[in-house]
Amino acid sequence: MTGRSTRFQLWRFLKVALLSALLLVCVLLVVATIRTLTLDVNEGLGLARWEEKEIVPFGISPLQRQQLLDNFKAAIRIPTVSFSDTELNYTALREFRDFLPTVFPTVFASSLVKYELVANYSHLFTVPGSDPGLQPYMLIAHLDVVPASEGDGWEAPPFSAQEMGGFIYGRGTIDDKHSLMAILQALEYLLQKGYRPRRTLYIGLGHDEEVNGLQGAMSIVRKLQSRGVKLSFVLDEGLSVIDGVIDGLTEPVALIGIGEKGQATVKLSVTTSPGHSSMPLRESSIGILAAAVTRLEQNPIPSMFGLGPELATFEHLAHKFTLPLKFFMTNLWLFSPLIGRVMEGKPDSNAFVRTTTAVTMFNSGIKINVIPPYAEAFVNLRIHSAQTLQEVLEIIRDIIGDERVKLELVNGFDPPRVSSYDEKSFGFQIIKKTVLDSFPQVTVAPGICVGNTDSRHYVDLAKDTYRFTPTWFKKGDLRRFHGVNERISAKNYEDLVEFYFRLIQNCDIRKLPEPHGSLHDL
Ligand SMILES: CCCCCCCC/C=C\CCCCCCCC(=O)NCC(=O)O
Ligand SMILES: [Zn+2]
Ligand SMILES: [Zn+2]
Repeated sequence: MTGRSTRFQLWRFLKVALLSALLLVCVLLVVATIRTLTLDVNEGLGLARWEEKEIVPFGISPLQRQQLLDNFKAAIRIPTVSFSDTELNYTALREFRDFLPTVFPTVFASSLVKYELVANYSHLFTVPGSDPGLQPYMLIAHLDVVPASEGDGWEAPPFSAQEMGGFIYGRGTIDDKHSLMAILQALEYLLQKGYRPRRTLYIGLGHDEEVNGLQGAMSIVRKLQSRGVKLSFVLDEGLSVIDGVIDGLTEPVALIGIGEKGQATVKLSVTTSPGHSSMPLRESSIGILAAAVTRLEQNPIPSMFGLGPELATFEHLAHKFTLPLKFFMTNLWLFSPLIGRVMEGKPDSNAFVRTTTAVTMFNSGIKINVIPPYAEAFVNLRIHSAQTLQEVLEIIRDIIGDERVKLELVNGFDPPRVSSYDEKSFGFQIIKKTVLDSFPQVTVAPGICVGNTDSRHYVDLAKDTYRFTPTWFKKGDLRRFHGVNERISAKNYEDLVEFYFRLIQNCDIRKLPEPHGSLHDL
């Protein structure tokens, strides 16, 4: 073959390859554009025919409205702080125990409600349904809070429940006394109005969630297990309504947590020989450990975006994004690597993409002129749903890559099982319906809770566990979680009471409507 004909063949091959690539890009773009115009996974049960059921209207008087807020503020003023699993404010926990019957007299006096004190400070309520054939469900919340001190920059003292500009300020207003008080307030009103549930309802209020729920939630779970209770679903705190928080989403969305991340706390330590600071070795325990910690910070655990349920969040929200984001979000099959990279850019969204690594404590040194014989650091990791605790431990061992650094697992657990969110999923659809009954303007989507909740202790007791309160967050509000100026608007708290008032009634629907078929996929 001559050089000229080889060049000709090569040129022909390049032309065919180029044209094929161009054709492929055109086809991908056409498919992507059609999907952008048609995909809406949120249709479906909204269009279906729900079982006819009489609903007791919420209707409360101005006096009751005032009382509901007063009850909530009184709860915030009791400083039920958990400092560590051995250091809880027991005086406040006792005060809270005595306080509940004073504000919910009907709940505590009702012959319908069985009340039990669990592990001294946690509370379990059983409201038997009139139809024992319906599988029970459970609402849970916690009454302990993380520490707060006014000196950190609070605009009002953290245990004052001061109302300013329509907001009630205080530790526990969004985590988690709002849902605890709203659940009981809703039950109080329903009982006052003579409502008797069809489906058995359990309410569990833990006293040590902020330090892992080992006494409160776990004791409640053991009690129910010993009675052979099997739940349809559990609803706990977790995700919420976010409005203007995600770039490109102009409408509010309600994210219902279908799972949560796993967690590991790892202690790193380095031991060297002590000595006089005038004759130092080339490396100290502090230096070795600091280098290890720096390596962990500079080498984040690889992104797992698209391998866990976070993909479902965007599939449900895609059609609500403004262009051009809508185009990318509707076509995650093509653009998920790109979206993943963008999400890594901000701490709030990075938490959804990967197992996060936070160095939270570092201790070393004895005296200014003594070579430190020992240095230790604690690393708190929140594990992505598609990874396991064991995998994460191996990854960080590799990243540190220094045998002088000892790794010890202080505690940890795998990400709990992800709950169902399809059209046959009773809990998810009832929560979704109640959200839409209460806030018709929101879009509902499943999501992963980046923090941990008591609900993970319930996974063997319940078919599904969900994490959601209808707390309304605007841009910047997420920082108030465990942060300064935690607050909720008085209106939002009233909405919460009404939400649980509706939810308890919606749970009495016997069965879901037939699926309508929501996925208009191509
Ligand atoms: C795709 C980006 C979306 C960002 C939207 C995030 C919406 C998040 C709403 C609430 C998140 C906060 C969850 C916190 C639950 C806290 C429970 C807790 O404190 N547990 C203790 C612990 O985890 O240590
Ligand atoms: Zn909480
Ligand atoms: Zn918390």
